[in-house]
Amino acid sequence: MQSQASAADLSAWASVPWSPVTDPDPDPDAASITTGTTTGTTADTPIGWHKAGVPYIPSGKALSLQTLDVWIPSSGNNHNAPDASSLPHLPGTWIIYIHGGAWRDPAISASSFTPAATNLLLRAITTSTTSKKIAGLVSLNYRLSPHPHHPSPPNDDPARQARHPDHITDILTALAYLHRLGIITKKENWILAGHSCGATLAFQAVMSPARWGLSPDALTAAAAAAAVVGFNGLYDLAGFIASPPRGYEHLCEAYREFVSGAFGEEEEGWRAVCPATAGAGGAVGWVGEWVGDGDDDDHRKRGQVVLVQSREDTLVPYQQLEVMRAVLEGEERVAMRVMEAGGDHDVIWREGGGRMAEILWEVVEGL
Ligand SMILES: N[C@@H](CC(=O)c1ccccc1NC=O)C(=O)O
Repeated sequence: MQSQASAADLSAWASVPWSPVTDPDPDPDAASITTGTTTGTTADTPIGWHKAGVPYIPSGKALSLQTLDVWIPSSGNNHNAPDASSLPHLPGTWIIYIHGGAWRDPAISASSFTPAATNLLLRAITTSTTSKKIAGLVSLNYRLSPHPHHPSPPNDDPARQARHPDHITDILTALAYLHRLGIITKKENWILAGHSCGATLAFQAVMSPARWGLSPDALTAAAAAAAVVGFNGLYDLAGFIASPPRGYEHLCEAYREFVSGAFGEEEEGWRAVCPATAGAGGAVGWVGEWVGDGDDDDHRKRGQVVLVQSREDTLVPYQQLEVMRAVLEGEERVAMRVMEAGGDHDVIWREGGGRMAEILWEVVEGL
């Protein structure tokens, strides 16, 4: 399946060893893990394996942020790390995650998925074999735009000079790399999730790359995730900046600053890139780019969208979800669900990642 991977792809993969992941909150009574029937984990038994910072542009050409993190559940009672060159082989669904941070925050990275990933690994190894399986998890770094208030690490880092479409280019480049490695193989075996601007990027990643002037075969078969899950996502930036909802007016200038930093000053450009406004005249042209235009009512041919937004989010108003929901409602090729979450903007990934993991688990089970 990884026949398309080049020697350089495989050597980039093997350049990072697998390190053990253990349960941060082990069960004191548990003796050992037997996959499929486990009731608890011990402190020293790996629940999975993690590669941190795999360069997804091989041959030493990746910038510091052109890397990804991978986690795989441990199989059986094996305490030995897989060889660095060994590729994931478990069947099941891959969850690919895109972090937020307004396209520019150097303090938020792929590793922000660690709490949710750890929670998902635990679920994967302690749940009965009859349920749908998680094959593994990936969290993507991508180049950022400069941040005027975060000079450290240095703003002159070449990985922090990105301008649209660089962020999307990196996401698509990473997905193509995972495709060549045989990790994401077909629509049914992966879902794409993102938080905040990562949710914007997740939807942009299923649209035609031609929208951003990128070559359409940059992605090919990897283009179609079975589901896109947006957590506290940004879907209509122009709408927010033109008329922020009550209670969020004070954020207008901050939004204008990071939106201009990522996409330039033109409001028209902001509309063209946002998933709630990227269709002409309200029609969502990109749904066809994602799932195809056939009027086939086969459920599996529809794209699944899950929108999650906390009403207690002080940075992103619930209205962003409502605008996106209104645009996708009545779109027959999309099966949409809205799910609840609480807490402020970053709580969903920061505090244990429990709710994020629960939602992603449920989405995978429902595929
Ligand atoms: N910490 C961010 C702010 C941020 O992430 C943000 C602010 C308002 C609305 C959405 C945000 N993040 C989305 O990815 C920054 O440094 O700009």
